[in-house]
Amino acid sequence: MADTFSLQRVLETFRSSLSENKEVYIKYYIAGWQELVSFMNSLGNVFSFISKDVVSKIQILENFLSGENGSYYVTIQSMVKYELDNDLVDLTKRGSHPESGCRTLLRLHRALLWLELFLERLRTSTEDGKTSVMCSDAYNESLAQHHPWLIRKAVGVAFCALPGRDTFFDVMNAGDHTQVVALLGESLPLIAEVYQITEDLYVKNHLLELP
Ligand SMILES: CCCCCCCC/C=C\CCCCCCCC(=O)N[C@@H](COP(=O)(O)O)[C@H](O)/C=C/CCCCCCCCCCCCC
Repeated sequence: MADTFSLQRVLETFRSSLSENKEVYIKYYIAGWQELVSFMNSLGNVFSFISKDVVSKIQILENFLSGENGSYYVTIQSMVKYELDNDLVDLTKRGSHPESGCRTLLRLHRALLWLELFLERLRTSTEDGKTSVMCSDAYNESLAQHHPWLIRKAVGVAFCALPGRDTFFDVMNAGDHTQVVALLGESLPLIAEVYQITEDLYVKNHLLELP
């Protein structure tokens, strides 16, 4: 992972995550998240409790991918099949598989919806748009329903520390604001497609409420 965040690289990793037959490569999916974590880290320590959680989930998936059963973790589709066929998922309450690939990826999948909603707001925002409002509206429509009160409060405090829209656009390293908006327009359908493919797979296998 390079030091400086670039929106272009996020776009490329999510593009690479889609196979020809529309499976999702875990390697690139988590690479996309790594890029996003580097962006969040550049915003300051107030976000470190969030980035630590994402990093630990990335690590769990990386460990599966590089482990002895790594070939089953190449795509989200193969992971779901392998873990379900081998009873490796706690389906109703946490038990002997508290950190399965399926439940770990589900947490990132829910966060991907937040990202999609937030970036769409950012893309269509006007100069006076407030990133804290965009972020928290997107959060309330997605992740918030899966988080307890304490986390929601801590997240609310972190949102207040978000930089303004101009700084956000600059940190994306994608040229002037018109170019950033254009690149967001290119990235969003890809992120939405990865999200929808995963969502359909999880619906089909009744995995959306994994503990
Ligand atoms: C294109 C660039 C512009 C946008 C860049 C955004 C960069 C964002 C990077 C990461 C986003 C956060 C992803 C959060 C994943 C949360 C996963 C989760 O729900 N974890 C909870 C449940 O896990 P388990 O306990 O069941 O294992 C966990 O309890 C949560 C802990 C921390 C709170 C997570 C809050 C997420 C808020 C999302 C907004 C982030 C704002 C970042 C602003 C740039």
